[in-house]
Amino acid sequence: MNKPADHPPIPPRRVGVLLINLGTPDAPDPPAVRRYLAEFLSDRRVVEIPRLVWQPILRGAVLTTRPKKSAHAYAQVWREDGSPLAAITKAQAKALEGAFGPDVTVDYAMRYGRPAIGDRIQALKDAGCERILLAPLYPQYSAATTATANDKAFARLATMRWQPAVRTLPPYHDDPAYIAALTSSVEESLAALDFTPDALITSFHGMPVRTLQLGDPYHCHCQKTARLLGEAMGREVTITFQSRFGRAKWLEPATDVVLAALPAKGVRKIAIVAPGFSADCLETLEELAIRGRETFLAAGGTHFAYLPCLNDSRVGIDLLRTLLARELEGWVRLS
Ligand SMILES: C=CC1=C(C)c2cc3[nH]c(cc4nc(cc5[nH]c(cc1n2)c(C)c5CCC(=O)O)C(CCC(=O)O)=C4C)c(C)c3C=C
Ligand SMILES: [Fe+2]
Ligand SMILES: [Fe+2]
Repeated sequence: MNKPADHPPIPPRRVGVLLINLGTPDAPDPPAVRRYLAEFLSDRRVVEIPRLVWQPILRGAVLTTRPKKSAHAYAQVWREDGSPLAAITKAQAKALEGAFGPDVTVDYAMRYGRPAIGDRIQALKDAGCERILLAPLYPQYSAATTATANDKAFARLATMRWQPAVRTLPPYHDDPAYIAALTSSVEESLAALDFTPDALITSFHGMPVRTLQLGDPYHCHCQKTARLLGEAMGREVTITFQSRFGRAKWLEPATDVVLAALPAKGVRKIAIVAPGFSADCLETLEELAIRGRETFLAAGGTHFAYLPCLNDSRVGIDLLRTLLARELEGWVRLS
């Protein structure tokens, strides 16, 4: 019998890592935003209202008014290289290329809009990837983000006779590596300010309260992230939820309501960070850094700082490398 050492080495199997984020319009104009919103808001994981009731509202009131308003907001944060969310996600994938050795390709896709998840899974398969790690970049799990990204990927896999093997990145809301990355990023941003904030606000994207009642862990995940960040920093952090959409009751306290109320309580200097977003986007750069600032200053606040997301910063990329390397165990040999 041959000793194991006599066997030829197992040929490396090509592995793909697909970073996935929410998606964004192709341009900051009303037609592009309308196409994007039509796809996004038709997702039944996002708007959980019966199709027959919701579609007429979406096609009527929502898609006739919101694209213009949202396009105006997008125009304020659009960069030379496109939408911040797309540009930063692309930069994250680029920064991770080669991080797991020569047999691992890192790519990115968007749940809505482009590059489409199905197209990039096909491209990875065509490039010879027999194993794919799907990585929805949401620290806190919700059906409206993590699950729908995975659904979309599995829908494409469902069309394949010869599927690649697939793993998915779990939520990492309480992962010590994530909390440490957030802590160091926030502390570094605070150290660069020319004032000392009276309060540190952590603003998470909101969700309808009903999703919490139905068992979505999102709210609990956000609470835990904020608590762990506060403990790691040894200071109080105030948790708020932003971006309310529609008529249903959303998670509270609402970020805009808190920002408007703080100065009357003597809190005139604040820093705000959005730990639930792995990349800066419309919701952080326009809603928090522009409109949030206006709300706070108009209410009597004197100092406002928006602290950036982890993005493709050194700390942000180190975090992604740590989280992804763990999931690649057994697929690639990482020393
Ligand atoms: C980070 C987690 C997110 C959760 C949870 C989430 C839930 C959620 N969002 C909407 C409606 C909208 N969200 C919009 C933009 C948007 N949302 C997220 C992330 C989460 N959403 C991101 C990263 C972005 C930014 C996209 C970008 O291009 O930069 C928008 C579009 C913008 C607008 O018109 O205001 C809508 C609409 C719902 C209904 C929902 C939960 C059910
Ligand atoms: Fe959203
Ligand atoms: Fe918003």
